[in-house]
Amino acid sequence: MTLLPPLGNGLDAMAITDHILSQGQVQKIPGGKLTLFVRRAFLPPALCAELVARIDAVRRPSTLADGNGHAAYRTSETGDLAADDPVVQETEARIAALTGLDGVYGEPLQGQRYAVGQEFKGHTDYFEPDGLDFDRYCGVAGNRTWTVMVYLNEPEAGGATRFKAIDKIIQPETGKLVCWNNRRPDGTLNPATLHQGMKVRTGVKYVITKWFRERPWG
Ligand SMILES: O=C(O)CCC(=O)C(=O)O
Ligand SMILES: [Fe+2]
Repeated sequence: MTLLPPLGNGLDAMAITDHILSQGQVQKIPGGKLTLFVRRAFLPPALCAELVARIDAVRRPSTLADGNGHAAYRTSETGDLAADDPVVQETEARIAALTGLDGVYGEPLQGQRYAVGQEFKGHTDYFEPDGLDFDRYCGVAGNRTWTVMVYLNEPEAGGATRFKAIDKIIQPETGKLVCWNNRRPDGTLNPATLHQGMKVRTGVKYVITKWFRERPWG
């Protein structure tokens, strides 16, 4: 892994795309509608297990609306991971090194746990600019730019992530990273990033998610 300085907030999409592709072992998902990458075995299994334990320690039902009216859409449990935890810092450093996205623009690393029957219905990760509460969620740091997600385990059945617009289904695998630009190359919000976390059928599913913003988070 090459350690290069962070490149920014992701609005310069080509800089981030070039950086990710320069890291090797990354697959760019074909199709012009959105910029989506997969990197298998990104996190080692031991680090994934440490993160699972952290998620279990902080998780709570994610029943609150998140600004896009997602209340009933997300039935998993969720929780922010502690930024001063060395395991979290190691994970953040690896994400920065792979993507070139600067942690200054990142929301706190978040964990999700899905039990059998739980899901995250179709949604985009960016906030609708004309939506209720847009200012509350985006007033300080701006809207989301890139999403980085890592599966921490493999449920026995179900739990894939589906991108409907490009007819792509990504199966959970321990340590597999998925990341995408929530915008088109010109910076406008991209509805083709619509995706869902499909229902877990057997077992349990753990993921971490890191969202980046236009302006510094904290
Ligand atoms: O769990 C998944 O597969 C998708 C999660 C997701 O879309 C999100 O947390 O925004
Ligand atoms: Fe999402």
